[in-house]
This record gives sequence, C-alpha cells and structure tokens, in this order.
Amino acid sequence: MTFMMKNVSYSIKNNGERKSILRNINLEAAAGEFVSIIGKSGTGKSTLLKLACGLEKPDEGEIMIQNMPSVPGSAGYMPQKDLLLPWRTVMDNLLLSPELQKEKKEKKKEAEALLERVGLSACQEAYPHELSGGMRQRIAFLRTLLTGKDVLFLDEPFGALDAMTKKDMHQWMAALWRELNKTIVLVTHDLHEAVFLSDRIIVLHPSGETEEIMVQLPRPREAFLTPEITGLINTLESRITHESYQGIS
Ligand SMILES: Nc1ncnc2c1ncn2[C@@H]1O[C@H](COP(=O)(O)OP(=O)(O)OP(=O)(O)O)[C@@H](O)[C@H]1O
Repeated sequence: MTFMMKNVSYSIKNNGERKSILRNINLEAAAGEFVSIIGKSGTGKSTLLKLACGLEKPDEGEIMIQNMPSVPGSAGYMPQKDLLLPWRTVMDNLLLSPELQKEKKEKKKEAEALLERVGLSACQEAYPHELSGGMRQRIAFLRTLLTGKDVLFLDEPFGALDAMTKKDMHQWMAALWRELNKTIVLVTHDLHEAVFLSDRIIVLHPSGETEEIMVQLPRPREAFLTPEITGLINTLESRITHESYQGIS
C-alpha cells in the first residue's frame, strides 16, 4: 500500500483532561488511487490528514507512506486555506518550499512547465490578490505538486469556491490526477465532489468507526447529476446522518 494507517488513535489535552479525537482508525490507499474522506463536522477529518502527513503524532498506531513511517515531508499536504503569501508573486509562491530547501533553480523549470500545462503561464508574475479564488486554489495545488511527492493529502481544497468554479476545479483536478498518476486522499464536505473524483469514499462516523463505499462509475465522469451519481450521493447522505456505523443496507 502506498498509504496506510493502522490502529491509529489520537487525543488532545483539553482543560487538563485528555479528549479522544480519533480511535483505532484503519485506512489505506493504493498507488494512483483517489480516496475521499467525508463525515460530519468535528469527526476528525482534518486531524486525520495532519496525522497522515506527519504533522501530528498519533498516541498509538502506525502510519506509513510508501512503506516508510510518515514524517513531515513524506507526502504533499494542502491545508484548507491556500496560504499563498500576499507579498510574493505566483512563481515565488510556487518556489517557496524549494527556496527553503535550496532547490529553487532546479525547481523553477518544473514550476514553469506546470504553469504552462495548466494554462496559467500568464499569471506567473501576478500577486495572489490579482487572482480569482479558483486560480489561487490551482496555484496552491501546483505548489503541493511541486513537492514532487507521489502521495497528496488535500484538506477541503475547494470548500470556499462558488458552485460554478468548483465544477471547473473538479474537472481540472480529475484530468490532472489521471495525467500525473498521483495517490490523492481528499477531505471534503461536498458529496458530489467526492463521487465525481473518487475511486473510494470513506465515511468517518462520530463513533470513530469508518465505512467504505466504492465508486464504480466509468471515467471521465459526467459533470451533471446522472441517476447513478444522485443515487450514490443519497446513499452517502444517509450514511453520514447515521450517528454510528450500522452496516450498509
Ligand atoms: N488544537 C485543538 N484543540 C482543541 N480541540 C481540537 C484541536 N484540534 C481539533 N480539535 C477538536 O478535534 C475534533 C476534530 O477536529 P477536526 O478539525 O479534525 O474535525 P473535522 O472533521 O475536520 O471538522 P470540519 O468538518 O468541521 O472541518 C473537533 O472536536 C475539534 O474541536
């Protein structure tokens, strides 16, 4: 498995007491797979991604990326907010992490090629405030890609975008994922997004249990709501509203 979480538990200190956030989580993703994690607010999805990419340490359990324990830098991570630095141009934002690792020169060509590939070469010298929300998220995603990692964790990357921009982003992401052959684990609240993009969807229940739903729809997928897509969305909605896992009926 390219990504694996085994018996992972995590708690935080809250007013002197330990508060359990995740209990005994088992998850995995195969090479090139697109997996989404959905669930009610507060079930620990963002925490799970931070653990997955080594930014937090579990109390118990094992987290592996490409057969090695996950540490910061094992995988690409895109947080909920784009975190583009307002005083740096698009190119300088893309080269932020390579610059810190003294690889700026080597990565510049790669950054130019990526911008070209997604039709954003013209905004290379623009500042974040000059870009639309969709463009900013594209740049933030390209920055995650520039880490060169095969496994990418994305935390609600399109959450703040309007419906039309989101639709464009879904198609853009699906095409790039196919082309680049990355393993992606995405946290989202948008069930249509999860169905449109994923091979597999994990429902994280408030009880801490997880449930898995396969998306066996041919690709490329329809951007509009077909009866199959609507059916899956309804299934997911009914699973999320269950307080705990009761088996798929
Ligand atoms: N630093 C922290 N201090 C206290 N509580 C925290 C901290 N980080 C997370 N939590 C709590 O952990 C739980 C899980 O938070 P997390 O953000 O992972 O959930 P989520 O499923 O991603 O939520 P959402 O869908 O609303 O983004 C929540 O109850 C949250 O209040």
